[in-house]
Amino acid sequence: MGGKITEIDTVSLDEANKALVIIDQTKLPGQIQMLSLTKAKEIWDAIYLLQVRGAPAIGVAAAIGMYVLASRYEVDDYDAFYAAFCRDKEYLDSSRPTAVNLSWALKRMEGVVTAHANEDIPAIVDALHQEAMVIRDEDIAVCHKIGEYGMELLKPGDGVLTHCNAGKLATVRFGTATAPIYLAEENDYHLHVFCDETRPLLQGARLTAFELQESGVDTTLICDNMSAMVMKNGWVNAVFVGCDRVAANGDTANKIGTSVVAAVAKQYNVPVYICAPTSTIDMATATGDDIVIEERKPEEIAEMWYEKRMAPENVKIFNPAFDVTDHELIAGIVTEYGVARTPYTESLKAIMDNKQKRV
Ligand SMILES: CSC[C@@H](O)[C@@H](O)C(=O)COP(=O)(O)O
Repeated sequence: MGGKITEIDTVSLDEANKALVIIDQTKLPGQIQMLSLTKAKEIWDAIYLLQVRGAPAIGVAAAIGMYVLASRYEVDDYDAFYAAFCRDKEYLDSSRPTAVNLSWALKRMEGVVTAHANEDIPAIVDALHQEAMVIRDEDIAVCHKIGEYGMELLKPGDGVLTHCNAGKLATVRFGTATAPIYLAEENDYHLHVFCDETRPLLQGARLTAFELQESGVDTTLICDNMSAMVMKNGWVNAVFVGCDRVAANGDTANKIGTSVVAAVAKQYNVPVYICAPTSTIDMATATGDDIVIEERKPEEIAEMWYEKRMAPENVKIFNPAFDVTDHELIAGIVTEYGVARTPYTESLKAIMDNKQKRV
């Protein structure tokens, strides 16, 4: 399939065929290929293999995926429906541990099933369809709001550095860390964005540089070990990154290497902003020490990108997919309800309490 990535939703529902549709992100930037998924194993694999990735996109994919699966259950009674639902929910939840949006979306979908327990199966399936679409639409609206609050932290002509991909490919449409950039560009800010390539899976090079360049943003790709140099040169006014889970004290898990960027940014007095939909804030996790960090296959480091192995056979390899940035290194957490500032224990609680009141 051709076309522009910025014109296609990263995650969507094919209503006619009741299928979860995603852009296969492992094929980017070379090929824009859509996948149509209807089976639990296909959806699990798509999340695990990063065909769909980025915390918010994973959440939306899981919500639509659960509707797609539930619409195919061949059962007549509620107990059998609920048992099948719980089995698939647990299965999808096991695909990736760090991004809280996965379990958040799955819990929301389960809440719909239990709330409609007295209704017939088609009515429950309808309610699941509705909730999945609400979760998708919320993602679009929330990212736009993050863009509005984030843009206020930028000035025309600023240099911005980002790590991994918290762009439109990590959400349905605008991205989190890229939403302020896209909005600023609409307002003629003429920013300059540095994208860390983001080893080992190169989300910064393959995805962020691709989508920003396609959108006409002035973009420069750098290797991960170059961020200190561009900051020391004074080319970066702010770091904007996404997140996979924010603990109650503001400690933030994001793609491996984010904490290195934050430590370097402190050295050069560059503010680090975490763009976080409230669906990524986990008040049940007290600090970053309590966040489970996904460890992935050694082959991603040793074998993924060249025909031949890039490391000695049998060398020990450590491949954590995320790291935790200490809240002390974070200048602000940009949510759809405004920017939380230190002390985060108080500001995040106020934002989450306020959200609860609005529901
Ligand atoms: C808005 S997406 C935020 C994060 O999910 C993103 O920065 C990131 O770390 C993604 O990691 P990935 O392993 O590619 O899913």
